[in-house]
Amino acid sequence: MNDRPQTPLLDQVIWPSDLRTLKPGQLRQLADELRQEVISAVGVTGGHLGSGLGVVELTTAIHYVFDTPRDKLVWDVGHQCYPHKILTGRRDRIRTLRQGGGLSGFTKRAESDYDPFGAAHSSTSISAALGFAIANQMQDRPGKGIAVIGDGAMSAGMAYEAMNNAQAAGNRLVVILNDNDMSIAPPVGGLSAYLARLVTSREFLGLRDLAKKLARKLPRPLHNAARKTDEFARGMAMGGTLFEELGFYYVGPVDGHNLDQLIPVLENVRDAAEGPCLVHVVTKKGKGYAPAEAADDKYHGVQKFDVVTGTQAKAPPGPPSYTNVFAQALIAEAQRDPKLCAITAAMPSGTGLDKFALAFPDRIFDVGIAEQHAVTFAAGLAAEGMRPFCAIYSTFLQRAYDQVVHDVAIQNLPVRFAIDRAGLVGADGSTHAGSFDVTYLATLPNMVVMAAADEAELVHMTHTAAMHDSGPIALRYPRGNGTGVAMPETPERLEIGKGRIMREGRQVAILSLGTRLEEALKAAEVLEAKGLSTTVADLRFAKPLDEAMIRRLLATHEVAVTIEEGAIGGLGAHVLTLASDLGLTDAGLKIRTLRLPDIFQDQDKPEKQYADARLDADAIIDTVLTALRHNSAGIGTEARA
Ligand SMILES: Cc1ncc(C[n+]2csc(CCOP(=O)(O)OP(=O)(O)O)c2C)c(N)n1
Ligand SMILES: CC(=O)[C@@H](O)[C@H](O)COP(=O)(O)O
Ligand SMILES: [Mg+2]
Repeated sequence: MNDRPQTPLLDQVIWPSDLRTLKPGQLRQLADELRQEVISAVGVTGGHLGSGLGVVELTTAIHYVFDTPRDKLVWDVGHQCYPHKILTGRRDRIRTLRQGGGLSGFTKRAESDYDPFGAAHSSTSISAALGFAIANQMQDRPGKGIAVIGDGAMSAGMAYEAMNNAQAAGNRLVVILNDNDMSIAPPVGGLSAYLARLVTSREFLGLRDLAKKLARKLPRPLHNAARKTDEFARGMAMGGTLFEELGFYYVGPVDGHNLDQLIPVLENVRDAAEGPCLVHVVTKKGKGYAPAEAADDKYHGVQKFDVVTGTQAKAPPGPPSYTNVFAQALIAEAQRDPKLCAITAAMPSGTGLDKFALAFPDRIFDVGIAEQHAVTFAAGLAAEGMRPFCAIYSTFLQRAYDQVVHDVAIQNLPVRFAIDRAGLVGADGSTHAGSFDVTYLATLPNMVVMAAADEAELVHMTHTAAMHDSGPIALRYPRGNGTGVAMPETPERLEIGKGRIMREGRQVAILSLGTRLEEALKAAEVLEAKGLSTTVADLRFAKPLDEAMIRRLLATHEVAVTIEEGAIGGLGAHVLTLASDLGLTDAGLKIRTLRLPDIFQDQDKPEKQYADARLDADAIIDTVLTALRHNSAGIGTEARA
């Protein structure tokens, strides 16, 4: 059991207004206590730790200097917001982070006025802060927009789209670039190298430099060619050019753990007459907690842990995770096929591609947080005869939808989409739930969409995708561990659009897609015990559907229930459409579709989330019995009684 830290000063700070009554000399102690409180809380809950530890001083300084919540503070991704939550009236609930009914692990508008904008997907903060700034300007109200964005998030195009458009905000927009030289993995690419050069090419901005810099009074008009040339030359030597060329006044680099520097820098930026400003703050991910600082991933995301040793709770032994099964299957495919390559958008460990990278360092591409680019890059590779696997979480692929449609599907290019975290994901909540991929992919011409029911199926589907050269294909699988089925010695190439019958009955047909199959089989046992002869089919493909099998099952069973880990518009909608196209619904066929409810479900344990969503065996049984009770034959009524 972790002891709670002694925090006498932090105990006096419930809101930022309390913080602002402190003397600058007290802020160091406050930050130290805040850091201990974050460590203690995450020790109990698990969650995102390293990023929050790195912004303890920055969080303290921002709330001390700016007039939050009137000034709108937007944290990019929001995974670093635990210190912010503690300082903004939520300390009493901080040990409920990411638990069912507790605080979200990200910023959330419904939770607090101090969270003006919800986040969890990266690189949205500058656009949102700009929106706040301009809205206040247009309504003649006070209030700045402050975006805090990490160096990893800076790799995404959205950040530049926003900066490109930021001039209109004047001094109402402040961008704080929190540069810890880390994404989840070490950052990649030219931009990251550029930031590193900025940091190493000069000393941290001291107070004298700051005074000099601000005395020059903020950005020159971009049309002043002579100044631009001069600025460019200066920028090459001293840094700042890229941001200044985009119209920002670059201030930095600043030591993000030194409150004596942070506070005056932010005060000056706050009071600057012109803008927008970009403050380049250098921090350490995991700062102040030795086990985090020493870890390769800087404790980006952790299980519950022992605060003294930093040792994280281990998952009980069990079947391998779907992610690992996919990674091993892909490595096996790549051994066979030299044209196979893999792409990740800043998630090498989350997608298992870190293992692929060890085996095939020349055939893996980490493109940074850039899902749109990842998809179109894969399309280019495929067009030139390579066999790319684009491994992206379901929720993050949403960002690249037009690339999937326009660059891949319309051109019928054989890009393989390995869609991890499909279905509900637990503690990350609604922002990370993989609810929509079947809906948004199975609607596209040319696209093949598979969902693995267990880890052996995932091996077959990886092989099937690798062999599928005639167009785009997606395979989806959930977060977490497999079911423990026997693993195949050699993968099988599945026939596209063919499902499998798991058990054959006569009255009830359960048509399952994905890992709800286990619940479908449990439900079938119970129904069978109630005298209802039950078929269970694993459809394997949401597109193309196994029309022959579905037609047969619908025509020969009294009630059919579809079940899937996805939102409306997925398997159920496609089966219903098929049934109506075939005229089967005219004859009074009973079809019920079990799918995710039309709400954004908050974080909880995945089993609880699925039970709440009515996607478990009990819900299947209930659905079948209710459908049969309405049957004029009254079979269900008897069965229930
Ligand atoms: C669109 C999108 N892609 C991927 C992710 C997963 N992700 C969350 S945090 C993170 C790293 C962010 O790095 P950085 O912005 O530097 O913040 P740090 O963790 O270093 O504080 C990634 C890749 C995400 N949240 N959103
Ligand atoms: C903040 C973020 O987007 C990631 O850190 C995410 O929380 C990782 O999720 P997994 O734990 O499922 O990899
Ligand atoms: Mg970073």
